[in-house]
Amino acid sequence: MRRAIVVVLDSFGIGSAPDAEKFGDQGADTLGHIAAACARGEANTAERSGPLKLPNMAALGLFHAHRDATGSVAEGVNLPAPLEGAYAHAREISSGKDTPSGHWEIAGVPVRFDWGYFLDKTDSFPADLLENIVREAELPGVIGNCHASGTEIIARLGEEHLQSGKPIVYTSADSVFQIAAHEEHFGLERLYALCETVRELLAPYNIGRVIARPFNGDDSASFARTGNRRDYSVEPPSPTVLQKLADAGGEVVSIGKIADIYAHCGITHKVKASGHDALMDATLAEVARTANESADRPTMIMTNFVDFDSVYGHRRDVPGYAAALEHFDARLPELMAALNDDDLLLLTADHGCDPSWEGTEHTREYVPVMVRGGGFNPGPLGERGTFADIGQTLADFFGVDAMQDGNSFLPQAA
Ligand SMILES: O=P(O)(O)O[C@H]1O[C@H](CO)[C@@H](O)[C@H]1O
Ligand SMILES: [Mn+2]
Ligand SMILES: [Mn+2]
Repeated sequence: MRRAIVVVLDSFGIGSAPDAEKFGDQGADTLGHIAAACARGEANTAERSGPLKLPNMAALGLFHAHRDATGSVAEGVNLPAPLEGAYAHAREISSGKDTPSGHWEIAGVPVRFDWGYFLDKTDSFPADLLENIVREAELPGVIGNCHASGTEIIARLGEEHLQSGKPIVYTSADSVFQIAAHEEHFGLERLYALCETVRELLAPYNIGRVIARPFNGDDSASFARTGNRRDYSVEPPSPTVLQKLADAGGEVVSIGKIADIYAHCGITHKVKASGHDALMDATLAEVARTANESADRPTMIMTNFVDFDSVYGHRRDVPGYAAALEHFDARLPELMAALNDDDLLLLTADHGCDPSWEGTEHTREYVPVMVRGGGFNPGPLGERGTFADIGQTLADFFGVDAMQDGNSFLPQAA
């Protein structure tokens, strides 16, 4: 059985992309700026201190890939030798720097069309759209209607939401319509139903995602988002490598928000988990389960580690991001130990979100590609011109029809 484990470290960029200027992101470097802050003693907390310690990803070529993407070795880092993984830096050709674009391109389907965006910072949504939502969902109204950071807006408007019963609607530089509502007062199922209604009403606007952002707590000091976030994505424009593998009878396992991001297309088994430890535990459990139950089926397990992005990147929390990386890295040996030599382990990211950058948005960056097992020898795989090289490599590995985009970097003899 051929088996690939694809791990997406959400927002783990390794240096600004050649087209970063277009996004106002020239100079952004998620990994480099975290490493620099750590090396300078600016990311010391009760949880962590000193230079950034990622020995396991370093051995897979993380810092080599970062050096190749930026032209210099990250501050406070010694490049390890010998390496245990094959590595590359990959650039994105999709028009946006959002999560679905990044993931779909990883799966071999770049997004060449332009998403719709709500560009106005205030009064962001068209009045007739909001009127239709209020009428269809029988709401007392909506509040927010602006660009916002999701934690800031529940602190600012959460109490008004509780008093009025009006959900909070907001957007960002991404193609999103986000809805925050209190899990108990408004109701979680009611929030999900509202998101489905909005998804339908957004059909003319070409918006990538509606996102349910449930929170709990009693007042603005205690409001906190829960793990019950749900994304309602449109479907990828053509079959991804996940769909090709599922159509060929393979097992495609989604862990975390993967299924939501691919609009549930090409997924044969879904596991929900919230928080990085739970996501790693679920990944280990699926590695064990598929070794037994799916031993005769080609299998792909794909996990998204979202907290890098939503808890640390967007919140511009450098020490928090550093600690989360170190924690992930410390658990990586558990995953590697659970795999056979034939299993292909691939680590990558979907975009950047430099926690030292201005604003709260994603950053247009190269992402790392780190590969171990599956016939790969340690060493460089060179610059990859599109994330779709990953999808093409997976298609090659599984022997399904080639993708339209991307060049496989699977070793010839593998
Ligand atoms: O500020 P929060 O609610 O975390 O929102 C962020 O998460 C969204 C989806 O990734 C992005 O569009 C960004 O705005
Ligand atoms: Mn993302
Ligand atoms: Mn994000």
